[in-house]
Amino acid sequence: MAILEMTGIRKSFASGEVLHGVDLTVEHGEIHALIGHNGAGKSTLMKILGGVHPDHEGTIAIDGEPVSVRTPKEAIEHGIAVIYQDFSLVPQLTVAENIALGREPRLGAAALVDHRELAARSAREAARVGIDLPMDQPVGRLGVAGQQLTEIVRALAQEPRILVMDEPTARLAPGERERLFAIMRDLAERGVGIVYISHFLDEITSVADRITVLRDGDVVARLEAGETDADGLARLLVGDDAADHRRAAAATPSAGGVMSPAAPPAEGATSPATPAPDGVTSPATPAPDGATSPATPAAGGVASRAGAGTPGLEVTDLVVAGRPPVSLRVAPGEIVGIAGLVGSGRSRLAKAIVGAAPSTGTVAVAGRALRRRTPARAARAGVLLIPEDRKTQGLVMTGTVQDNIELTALGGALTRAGLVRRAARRRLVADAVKRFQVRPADSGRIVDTLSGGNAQKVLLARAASAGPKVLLLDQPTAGVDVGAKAEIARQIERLARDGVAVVLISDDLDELLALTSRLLVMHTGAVTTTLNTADVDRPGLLSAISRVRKEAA
Ligand SMILES: Nc1ncnc2c1ncn2[C@@H]1O[C@H](COP(=O)(O)OP(=O)(O)OP(=O)(O)O)[C@@H](O)[C@H]1O
Repeated sequence: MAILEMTGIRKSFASGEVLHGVDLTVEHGEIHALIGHNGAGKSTLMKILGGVHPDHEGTIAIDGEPVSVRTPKEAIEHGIAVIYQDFSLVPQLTVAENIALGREPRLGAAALVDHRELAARSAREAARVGIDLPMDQPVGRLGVAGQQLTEIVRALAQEPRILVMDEPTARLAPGERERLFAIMRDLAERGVGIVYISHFLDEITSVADRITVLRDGDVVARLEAGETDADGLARLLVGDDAADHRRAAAATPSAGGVMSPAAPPAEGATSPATPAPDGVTSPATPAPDGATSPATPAAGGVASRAGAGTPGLEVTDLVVAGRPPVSLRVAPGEIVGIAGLVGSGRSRLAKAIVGAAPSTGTVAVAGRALRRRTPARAARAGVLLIPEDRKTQGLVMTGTVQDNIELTALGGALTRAGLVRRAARRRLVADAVKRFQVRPADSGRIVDTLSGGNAQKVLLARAASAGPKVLLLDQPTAGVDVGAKAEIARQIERLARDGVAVVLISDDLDELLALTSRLLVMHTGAVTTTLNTADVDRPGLLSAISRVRKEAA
């Protein structure tokens, strides 16, 4: 008998019906992937299971028994734990207290809640599943990945029978993802039914037992994981187009030639790279391994060309949080990637460049130094950061799509007197919505009612429309579906072709290899390796990232 049966689920918002009678069955001990494009209805279906949307039609049965799940409390009582895409943590409370929050109702019988005991139990819980977290730190001080891991431990601490994970890996680095899969397999072996939502189709085919595919609120396929591969899934998701994009992206040589006329392929791109003893290939570029080594352009190929003119972005001796100084030059039209583990300081470096985190050192844009750096001044100088955490740092969630895009995009839509041209403004927003495939393509939609992936696209559309000189992108495709991901990659290339200097922080190694000309690898706030992308492959990059981990151990 199935552990979970959702039958005939329908749900409407003011804008109309978004689930049109969905059935979902999960067996005991099964990892069941739920996939679909951005806005297909995955999160809404899981919020119904978590008791967040009581006003739905259809039934939910656990072990064959119909149950009422009309509040989050009822969901917990039935043994359902949901890890939502957008976190539900209390930033001021410590990691341990946040983990304990989920368990407090169970301890209600005790007259007093012993917080020290709760904290100790949280630490034991995290240790049991092998997740390392700073238990005493306020959760608000953790990066997005740390918060994601806290959510995961909190859900596991409830010892659920049914565990839902809505894009748990979108914000995790490769090592953490593997750890999470091991936890999921272990739980499944113990009979827990797991619903797993992800846009990483390769992950789905390796980790899931069965797959349900949603498209625009309808189930369009149910299959065993072995029945198809990632390309087959992409076709099911959004039709053949997306699969074609994906194949095109995969076929793109990672030789730096994809990016821009300003930085054509490295001369050495086709010559066989000599693998260094640890698997990192860097013949043309002896990777400066000292923690303090500046990440200036490496010799040869793309890098030397990039080093020729005035750099779009020049960061000199930037010291962030007492770590070794970082220096970096990015030419107009160049895309430089930053790889590293969670907590390696990538996001902080990007924030420091625009003045959103304290630092010393200098930042120059197109040859002009940015004085007294603040995000607003940086934006005026043409440096935009798209942060990792779209909800708290990027978007005005209560504003419309149009409001958000206009926040920085108005430059091109002003009359000489500085007045906003109505028609130009509408065109600019409509164009951005179309280019980035925001669904629904309605610029009057309040951003808070968009699905997560679509909110991410609004953020990118906004930055692209602002005509930046330098764009710092922190995990730009996290949570974005496969079709839109390929489109975003194309837009990044297009921006580079238009002369924007781009810094791309990503956990997606394929994305880094396909789009960048150079790669910096960071560890605990320092740049430890610089590579010409042309000289490195996926295993090589992975090893460069994990090598620093071993060195640190
Ligand atoms: N609170 C809300 N008010 C109005 N519409 C909503 C609300 N929440 C979701 N929707 C709409 O419901 C549809 C399904 O959204 P949902 O978040 O379930 O998609 P999803 O498949 O999880 O997408 P993603 O992969 O981007 O997270 C979308 O059209 C979305 O705009």
